[in-house]
Amino acid sequence: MTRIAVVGGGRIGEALIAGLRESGTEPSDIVVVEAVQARADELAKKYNVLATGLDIGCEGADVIVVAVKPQDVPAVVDRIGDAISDSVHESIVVSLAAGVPTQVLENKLSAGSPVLRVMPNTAMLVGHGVSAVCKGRYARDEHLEQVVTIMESVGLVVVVSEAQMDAVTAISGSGPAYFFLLAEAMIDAGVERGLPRDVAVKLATGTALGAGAMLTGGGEGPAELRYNVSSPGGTTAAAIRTLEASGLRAAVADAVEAAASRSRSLAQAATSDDDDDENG
Ligand SMILES: NC(=O)C1=CN([C@@H]2O[C@H](COP(=O)(O)OP(=O)(O)OC[C@H]3O[C@@H](n4cnc5c(N)ncnc54)[C@H](OP(=O)(O)O)[C@@H]3O)[C@@H](O)[C@H]2O)C=CC1
Ligand SMILES: O=C(O)[C@@H]1CCC=N1
Repeated sequence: MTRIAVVGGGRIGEALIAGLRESGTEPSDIVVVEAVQARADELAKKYNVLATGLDIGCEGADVIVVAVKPQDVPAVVDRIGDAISDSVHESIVVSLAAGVPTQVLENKLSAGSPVLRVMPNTAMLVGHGVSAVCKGRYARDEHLEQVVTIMESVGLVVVVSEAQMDAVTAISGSGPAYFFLLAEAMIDAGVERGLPRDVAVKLATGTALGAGAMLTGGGEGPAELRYNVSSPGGTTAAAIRTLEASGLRAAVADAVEAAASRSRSLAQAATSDDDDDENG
């Protein structure tokens, strides 16, 4: 039994709680700490978990998950540090925040505190999350294993180095939104061609589900799967040629670079907040 405190009950905090509950984690093993009282009450009711203040929430927690906006991380971890500094119980602090280096958290906690970063995605909500995990300076293998086990209960997990986290964020952290945008565009295009919207929604989303299952089925890779859809001289080849001519690949590469670059700048913002705190 691992007691988990989720600090920040926003979109990703909720996705984690939902995924954990769905995978069988007992409600008594989850505590949510959320600044907005109405939201805290909503999560407590929806997932049958306890919503508390930060001090009580962190007390005795095995894993404290920081799920607040990157710019809020230094201040929140400062408070977590105060809350757990006198405890004999070791808590692992896990940050889900984009960009923020583990060192920013380590600097706010007692010397040698185990810190890890996880970059999850919202598909945890349906048990199909993808999470990348990396260790901070003081986290040991047993801490990594504990966090990997938690995240595996809500989806797929890869272990990466911290230097790879910006790229990970740009691919799988933000990635669901890219597929959602494509689905939206397909639905609108279907409606433009005269399909009723509900029919276009079923066609596009069902196709996404099938394509996802084929991609993750362990058989052929994406290019091979695409060749199999493309009959000689047929409709798919005509569509793919248009997508390529419109610069789809370059647009995806640029989008991923933009996301990774934003992640790097969030790191700078959090690090300068950290410096300000230390100097001020
Ligand atoms: N959304 C996503 O798909 C993903 C998000 N992340 C990361 O997760 C983090 C949260 O993102 P997201 O869920 O989208 O953001 P949200 O703004 O939806 O959630 C953050 C929540 O934390 C609350 N909060 C702020 N300060 C405190 C505090 N001191 N104590 C308790 N709660 C607090 C916020 O309240 P208020 O609004 O009043 O500030 C808000 O409800 C970010 O760092 C992001 O980079 C990582 C992977 C994917
Ligand atoms: O958009 C964001 O900044 C967060 C991080 C990855 C997904 N959502």
